[in-house]
Amino acid sequence: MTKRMLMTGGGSAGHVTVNLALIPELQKEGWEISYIGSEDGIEKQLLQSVPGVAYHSISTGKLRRYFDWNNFKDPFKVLKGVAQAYRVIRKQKPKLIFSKGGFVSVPVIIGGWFNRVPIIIHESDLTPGLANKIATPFATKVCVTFPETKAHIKGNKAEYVGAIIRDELKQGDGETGKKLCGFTNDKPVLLMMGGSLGSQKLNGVLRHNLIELTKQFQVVHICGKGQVDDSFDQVGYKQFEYIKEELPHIMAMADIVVSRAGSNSIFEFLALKKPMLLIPLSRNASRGDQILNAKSFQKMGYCEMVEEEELTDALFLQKIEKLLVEHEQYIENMQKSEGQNSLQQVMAFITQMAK
Ligand SMILES: CC(=O)N[C@H]1[C@@H](OP(=O)(O)OP(=O)(O)OC[C@H]2O[C@@H](n3ccc(=O)[nH]c3=O)[C@H](O)[C@@H]2O)O[C@H](CO)[C@@H](O)[C@@H]1O
Repeated sequence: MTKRMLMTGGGSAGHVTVNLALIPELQKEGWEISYIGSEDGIEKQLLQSVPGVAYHSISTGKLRRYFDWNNFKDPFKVLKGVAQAYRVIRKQKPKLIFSKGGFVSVPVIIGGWFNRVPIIIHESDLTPGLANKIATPFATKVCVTFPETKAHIKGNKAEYVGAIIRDELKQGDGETGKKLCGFTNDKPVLLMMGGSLGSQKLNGVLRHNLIELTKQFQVVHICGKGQVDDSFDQVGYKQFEYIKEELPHIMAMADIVVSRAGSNSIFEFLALKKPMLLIPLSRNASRGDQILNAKSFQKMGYCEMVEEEELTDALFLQKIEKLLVEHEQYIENMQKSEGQNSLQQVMAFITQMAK
C-alpha cells in the first residue's frame, strides 16, 4: 500500500527549508509526498526544483497582529483555503500531515483535522509563531528546536528534537564558493545574510561600513529580492538576492557571519561552526522571537549579539573585530553542541504516528 504523506509550510524560506531537508529522507523510505502551499509564496518556488513532489495551491490569508483593512477580507480567504485543503486531503488520504508553520499551514491543519489525519508540527523558534499557536490544538505532536520551547506548548504535545538541517549544507566546498564570488585566499570572508527575505536595516549598516570592512575582509552579501545595489560594485564585495544550490559553497568559505537570528539560519551556522554576529529582528517588527533565539545562542558562547536599537557603526565593527580575534573560542564552544540526531528523531515520530 502507498505510504502517502502531506507537507505544508511557507511564507518565508524559514518555513520551508526544514521540509526540504526531510523530503529526500522520506522519499528514500518510500513515502510519496504532496505539498500544500500558497499560489505565489516562496514555498512554490522552492518546491519547483524538488523532484517527485506534487504541489497543490490553496487560498491563504495573512495572520496579522496589527490593524490592516485586509484583516476583514483575509478570514474569508482562510475559510476558502480550509475547504480547498479539506478536498485535497480527502482525495489523497495521507497517513500523516507534517507542518512547518507559516500562515499557509493553518487551513491545511484544520482541513487535516476534519479528515482525522494525524498532524506533526515543527516549531523552529524559541517561542511559537502565531500560525503554530493556532494550529497546536489540532495537532498530535509539536516538535521543537530549543529545549526552552516545551514550556510554551500547551497539552503535553511538545517533543524536543533540535534543529533539522539540510544535509547538502554540510557538503559545501569553500574553494568553489570563492570562485563563484571571484574571491582570493588573501583575506578572510565575511558573509552577511539578512534572513531569507533580506533586511534593509542590515544591508544599510553593511554598505555604510563597506570601505572599512573590505580593508580586512572579502564580503559576500545576501541582500534579499530587489535589494542588490550595483552602485556598490567593487572587488572583494559580491552581492546576491538569494542563493539556492550554491549556498553550501558560500557558507563553507565564510570565516565570520553577520545575520538576522531566524532559527534555521543560526542553527545552520552553528552546525557549520561559523562564529556569528546576530542582529535580531526588533520587537517593533515581530513578536521578538529572534531576540530570544539570539540570546539563547549568546548564552552558549556561539555568537555576539546586538539589538537593532543599539546598533551603531562603531559597535558593529567592534563586534566583528571581536569575532575575528576570538574566532577559535567561538568554534570551540560550538563544537560542544553536537550530538542530537534531530532528523532521525523526527523520522521516527513520522513512522510511529502514520496511520
Ligand atoms: C521576517 C520573519 O518573519 N522572519 C522569520 C522567518 O525567517 P527566515 O525566513 O529568514 O528564516 P530562517 O532564518 O529561519 O531560515 C532561512 C532559510 O533560508 C535559507 N536561505 C536564505 C537565504 C538564501 O539566499 N538562501 C537560502 O537558502 C537559509 O539557509 C535558511 O534555511 O522564519 C524564521 C523561522 O521560523 C523566524 O525565526 C524568523 O523570525
